[in-house]
Amino acid sequence: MQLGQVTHVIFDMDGLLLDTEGMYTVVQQKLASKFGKEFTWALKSKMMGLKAIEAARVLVSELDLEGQITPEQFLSDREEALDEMFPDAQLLPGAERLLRHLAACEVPFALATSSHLRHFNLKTTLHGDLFSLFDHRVTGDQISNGKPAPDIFLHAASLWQPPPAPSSCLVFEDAPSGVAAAKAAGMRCVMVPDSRLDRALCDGADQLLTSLESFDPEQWGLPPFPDAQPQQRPEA
Ligand SMILES: O=P(O)(O)OC[C@@H](O)CO
Ligand SMILES: [Mg+2]
Repeated sequence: MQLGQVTHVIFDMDGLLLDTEGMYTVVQQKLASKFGKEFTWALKSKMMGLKAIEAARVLVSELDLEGQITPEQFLSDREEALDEMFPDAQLLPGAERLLRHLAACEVPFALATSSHLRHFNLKTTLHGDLFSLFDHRVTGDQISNGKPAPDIFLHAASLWQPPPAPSSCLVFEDAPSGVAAAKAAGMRCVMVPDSRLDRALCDGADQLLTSLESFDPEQWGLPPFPDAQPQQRPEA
């Protein structure tokens, strides 16, 4: 089934290409429990994809921690543990195959992550070669309004010459805030959420996949994987 015709692709990073969301969860669970609070998936869903300070504000407010810790202190308290974990970040299934395929077919693709540059560098420690394939990499510190604002995706698209129309861009995202940002930018969006994310938060995207491994580029007018079976014609 044809879903669209795109020419440019923009990837989110955390939870989409790299298995780093679990690292945030472990560290935040620990910090929340110090205050006798529980770090739930409902709270995580509201924080995922946001710039660090925005996510910290959500946590402090949702856990009623005002007066006990500031968002800035929360970020500083979690930093050492994250810095230790990020350099071990692994790729999620299907990420490398898709990125290398797009590169081989000369499909333009860029990165748009809410992570700031220092975290981006730590998280990609083991994957420098793969992440050098992107035409450009936009990190959260380069834009003022984070997801769910459309700015990061619009900025990523504006760096191509000539810039593609938003409707020709396909965004891959794992977070509800990221899907909202892509749609606000007027782009098409494939969501690949964690299986624990509430399905009610997954209905904004144009396509919902359980893994990048099940992405079929042909459905979006992109070159097929070399080992793809020819698309079946509907029976007459
Ligand atoms: O935009 P991404 O790459 O998901 O980064 C968000 C992450 O820093 C926290 O969820
Ligand atoms: Mg993400």
